[in-house]
Amino acid sequence: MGGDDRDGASCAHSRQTPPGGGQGCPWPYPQYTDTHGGGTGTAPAIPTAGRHPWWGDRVGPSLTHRGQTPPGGTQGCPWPYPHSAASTSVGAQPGHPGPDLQQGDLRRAPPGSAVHHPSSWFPCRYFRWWYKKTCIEKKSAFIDLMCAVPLQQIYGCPLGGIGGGTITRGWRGEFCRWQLNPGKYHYGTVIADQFTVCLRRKGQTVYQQVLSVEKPSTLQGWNWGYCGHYAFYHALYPRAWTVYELPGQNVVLTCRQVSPVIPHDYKDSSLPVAVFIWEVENGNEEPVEVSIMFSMQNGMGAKEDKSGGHWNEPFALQEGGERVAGVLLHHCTPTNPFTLAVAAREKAGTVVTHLTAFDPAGSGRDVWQDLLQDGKLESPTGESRATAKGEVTAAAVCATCTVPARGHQTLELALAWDMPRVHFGALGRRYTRFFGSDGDAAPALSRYALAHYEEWERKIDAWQKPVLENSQLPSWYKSALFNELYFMTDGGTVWLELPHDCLPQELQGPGVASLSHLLPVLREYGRFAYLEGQEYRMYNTYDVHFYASFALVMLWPKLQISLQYDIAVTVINEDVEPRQYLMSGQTAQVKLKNVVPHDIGDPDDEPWQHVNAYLMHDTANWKDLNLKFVLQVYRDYYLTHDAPYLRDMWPVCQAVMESELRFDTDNDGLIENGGFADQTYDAWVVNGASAYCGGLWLAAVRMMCKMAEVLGDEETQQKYSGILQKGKEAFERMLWNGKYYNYDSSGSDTSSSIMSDQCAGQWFLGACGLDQGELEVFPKSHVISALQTIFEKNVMGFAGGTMGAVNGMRPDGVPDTSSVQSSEVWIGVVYALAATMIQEGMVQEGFHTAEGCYRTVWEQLGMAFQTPEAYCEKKVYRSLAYMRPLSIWSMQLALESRVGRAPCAPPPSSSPVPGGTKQSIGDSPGPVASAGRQGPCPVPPSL
Ligand SMILES: C[C@H](CCC(=O)O)[C@H]1CC[C@H]2[C@@H]3[C@H](O)C[C@@H]4C[C@H](O[C@@H]5O[C@H](CO)[C@@H](O)[C@H](O)[C@H]5O)CC[C@]4(C)[C@H]3CC[C@]12C
Repeated sequence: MGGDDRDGASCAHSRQTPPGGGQGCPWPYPQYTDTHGGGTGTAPAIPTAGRHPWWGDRVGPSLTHRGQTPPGGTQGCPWPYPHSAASTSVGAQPGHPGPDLQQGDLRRAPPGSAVHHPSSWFPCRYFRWWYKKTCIEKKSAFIDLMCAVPLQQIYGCPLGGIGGGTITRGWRGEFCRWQLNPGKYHYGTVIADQFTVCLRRKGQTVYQQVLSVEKPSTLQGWNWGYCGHYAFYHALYPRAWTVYELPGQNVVLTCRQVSPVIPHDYKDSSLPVAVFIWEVENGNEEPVEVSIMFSMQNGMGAKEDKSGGHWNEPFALQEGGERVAGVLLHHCTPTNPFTLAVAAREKAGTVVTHLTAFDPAGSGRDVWQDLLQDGKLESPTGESRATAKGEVTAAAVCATCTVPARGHQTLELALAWDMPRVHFGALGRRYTRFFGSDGDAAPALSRYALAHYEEWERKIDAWQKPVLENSQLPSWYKSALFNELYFMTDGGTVWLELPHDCLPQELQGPGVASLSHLLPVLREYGRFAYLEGQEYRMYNTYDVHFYASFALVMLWPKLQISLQYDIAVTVINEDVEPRQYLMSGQTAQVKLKNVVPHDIGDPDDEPWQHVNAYLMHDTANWKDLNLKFVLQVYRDYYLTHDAPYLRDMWPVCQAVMESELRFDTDNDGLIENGGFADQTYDAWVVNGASAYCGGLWLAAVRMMCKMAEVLGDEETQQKYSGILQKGKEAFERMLWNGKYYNYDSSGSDTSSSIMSDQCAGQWFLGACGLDQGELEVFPKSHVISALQTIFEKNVMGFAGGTMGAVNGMRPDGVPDTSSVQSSEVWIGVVYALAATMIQEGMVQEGFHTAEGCYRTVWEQLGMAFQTPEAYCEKKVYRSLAYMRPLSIWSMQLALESRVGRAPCAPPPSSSPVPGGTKQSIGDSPGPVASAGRQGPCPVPPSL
């Protein structure tokens, strides 16, 4: 496998080659159906070069289409042009009718779902619950099956750091997905949020254009309808580039959008800011004066924008030799008020002007004329009046400079938002630790961002470069690896600061004293939560986080440790409130002691206080959650070497394993599933011993032995060694069929299905170096044979081998349709499977498997920056913008470990050393340096 693209339509391109190579529609949105951002009410108008009505250019020469010449693709182009960005022409046209996709798959009755099946009452129970929640309590449902988020194939890189809220821009530049209120999304393009360019020569305005292809019904005095074929978008999270040629002007603009998302950085990564660096290249023999105007509505386009009382004011801030100026937009809602700051850096040769307020619902003529007149804005002093009810307001900031003949200049603008407190808990956001929580931080945030973005970019470069420059890695993988990270910020993410005076009992609840480092960790690194998915509004859904956690532990390990402490607290606590579960109809308490919860709560409620927002099943009886805690504890320790963490987690691991032992009903050392969907595949019934949960169990037991050994707890080590021996034998006897592990041992019609996730336990063992020699839990030959079978059947035998691995396949090569989920492909599971293949030396197969998912989601379905949980072979997908695909980082870990493994000594043995001393807990348990983490990226062998 080489680093080249498989086809011309993929994402890699040289500086000189435009993405898509100029033929038809550039990658990656060739098949979209609805390209409109929503909120403006008009159909998308995507101009093509040939028929684009150039009504906008009042003063410039007529349009000459220069085809697909690389925008700004000149030598010496000052901005980094990523080789593996997700890229597209802003004017991309549908190549053919887009996929007629539908959300969910709920119309199909699962075979065998007889009237007597308890879950056949699910729709009634769900509807009753939904009605009460939404119509009586007037709240929103944590999963709204009545009202799915409509698919819009418009998204690009989100703005903002981790946990301070995000604003997603579309690939055509629109500001269109808003998550300022933590965990709650508002989808809608705000039409006033634009960049506008004004060019002046010899004191005359020669060109003024909104850099948007829209033609909205508001702000009609503005010059809309920029021809999208002159712009190219590239995204390589946390940065994105748009290159605009200005037709007839011989001027090229590149807007580089940078958000502070920096591995191992726990300060700047928390900032709710983004910087827009405008590189201007003047190809003319005479100087040109260039202005970039950044206009922004006060609000996010939601109904609150009209609630009245919002106001704007100009500001300037000078500090440390840096001066920034702009406008603050105070959004004064009763809950979660915030201030937006639109700002620009003032430096020698750059003039910053502003307009404090204008009506974004009007024609906008005044603003337009103001800029047109002299390329600057009027800059009135004083604050605006507060808006009346029903009124909206907006502001604009303009940066102007002169670019010499054949020269280059840079204009730097920023957007910051300051919502220090959130609607749950009494906690402030993480960034308030550095910028205060009085709600007046927006100027300082803007200044800081404009003063530090160069340093951020250096760090982002240093982190990404080893992967990007590894010629053995395919381009799609580079794009997938970094771009899937969008979910780290845009997963409804919240990162909170603990009050200084927080007492242990406030966090731990009654009777907990064992977590000695809980407070220090949470005080130092804060509290982190992200949603299961933008449509599945539960924080830190733990069975899914198991997959995604690789990204967190590799890039922000302290956040993973903090999250684990929060889970540990909930394990020890209980919530005795009874409630009815929607699938079974049975009533049980919300949270049992000594079990891992499904999630940490709903952002619309009191997360951390009220856990288990999920009320589909009583997850106290799920088989995977407890095991996933133990597996993550050791994996985290192996990767971070955090000994106090291991010590603190050890009693919690013991408690959850004790709980889990009740599921070994026949005392054969192996747990049994309960005949309902009692694990992450929550609509796929499993009965008796199973490959998935049984495999996770054995891996967790193995890790218990290892941890006991490291901690010198001989009694526990012996106990779990005994269980492991018995359990291994039972697992092989009950599930191994000579080629792979059967789905379950129930003997049902689908017991012999081939589950793509059957090696999940091995995946974690391999990631922690516990899969070798005498440490081996699953016989190597069996693991290889199972992976080969999955590759042959679930990958190559499904959709021609081009869509990843179907969750369940019958041995005769037909997908298992016994449940809705068995016939789905889960992208996050596929990346995990690919990582397992890589760990086992099946590198080609692993990359082929993962590539199918990437290309399906990012290229075929146009679901960039909203990777769903699942899709089916034809036309159906489920749960947009989902947590699990972050598991792609386990592929990276697998690659790094493969390289590390050969030359490196195996992790230090923890067997008693001569003289009787055990390995110290502080000893190095695993590899430290890695590209995903800190060191240089090693070249994976034999790709
Ligand atoms: C009740 C239906 C029929 C079941 C039967 O007769 O056996 C259920 C069939 C399909 C179900 C829905 C579907 O599976 C998607 C949703 C899953 C969601 O749970 C989260 O999703 C993850 C899996 O994708 C899981 O790992 C995570 O832990 C969960 O939080 C719950 C709602 C679903 C809409 C689900 C609802 C029941 C079915 C309609």
